Amino acid sequence: MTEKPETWTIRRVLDWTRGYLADKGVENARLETEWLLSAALGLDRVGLYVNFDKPLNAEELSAVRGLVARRAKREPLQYVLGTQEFCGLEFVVTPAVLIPRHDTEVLVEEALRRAPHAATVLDIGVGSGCIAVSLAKNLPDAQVCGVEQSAGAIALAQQNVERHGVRVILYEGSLFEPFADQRFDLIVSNPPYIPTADLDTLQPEVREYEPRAALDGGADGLDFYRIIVPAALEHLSLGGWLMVELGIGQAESVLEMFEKAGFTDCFTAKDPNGIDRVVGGRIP
Ligand SMILES: C[S@@+](CC[C@H](N)C(=O)[O-])C[C@H]1O[C@@H](n2cnc3c(N)ncnc32)[C@H](O)[C@@H]1O
Repeated sequence: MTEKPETWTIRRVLDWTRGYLADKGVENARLETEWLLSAALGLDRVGLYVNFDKPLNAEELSAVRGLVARRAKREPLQYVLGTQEFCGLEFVVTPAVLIPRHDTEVLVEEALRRAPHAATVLDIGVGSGCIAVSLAKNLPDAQVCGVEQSAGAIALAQQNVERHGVRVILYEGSLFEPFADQRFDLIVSNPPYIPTADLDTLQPEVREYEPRAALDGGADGLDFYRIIVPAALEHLSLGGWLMVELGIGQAESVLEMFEKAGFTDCFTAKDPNGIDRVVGGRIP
């Protein structure tokens, strides 16, 4: 009698994958397993549950294996799935760009709250385009520009601009370099702000997959603020706002830079975890 080959049902694949990813150090292995299987099989999560006992064919198993193998190497889930939600919009992401973080939504919220009539907006370090696109969606009459030094990021940001049907003009270049005589009502930036020595201590998903140029903020993490804060004075309209995202423990130093440069109405704003995440100020 020949033995029947083992059948891989959805339930069995879920159980096995959850254990495998947990062994590889993936947090939330259960939830992530469900997302990976959903993506590989083209089902939503309810679809997985109602098909628990369905056996997978060779093609389906191979699709699941491909995604699970990538995640097991600690490639971020968002790169494996190809998208990340930000401000209620879905952004395409690849290793060319930093994965948009929900903490960055505070920067968008503060910008829209404090500068709701901004007609000209600049996003420095546009990455996936998540900030620029979210602002353009909410300020449909504004002219929104984004600058980015990575050609790969610019190409992806352009894809996200088109995906969301907004008008954002993208410039490849460094910081204010493409904007010699231009002034804006609102300048925002989520610059790289991790101190160089901390980069090697980050979790593998960040350390090994996200672009270093999106993370490295120099010895104390503050290099970009030292350039952007004083330079913004030459690129803001009267009454214009500069708002920047920052890392844990950086608010005091960055606020001091704003005050020293002569900004008024300076403020800090916290993320949902109570961490000072944004500093801003305006030209008197
Ligand atoms: C922390 S990421 C932010 C990306 C995106 N804005 C977001 O919030 O998800 C910083 C971005 O700044 C870009 N960048 C680094 N140095 C730059 C420079 N000198 N000029 C323009 N962009 C720069 C990086 O390539 C990266 O895309």
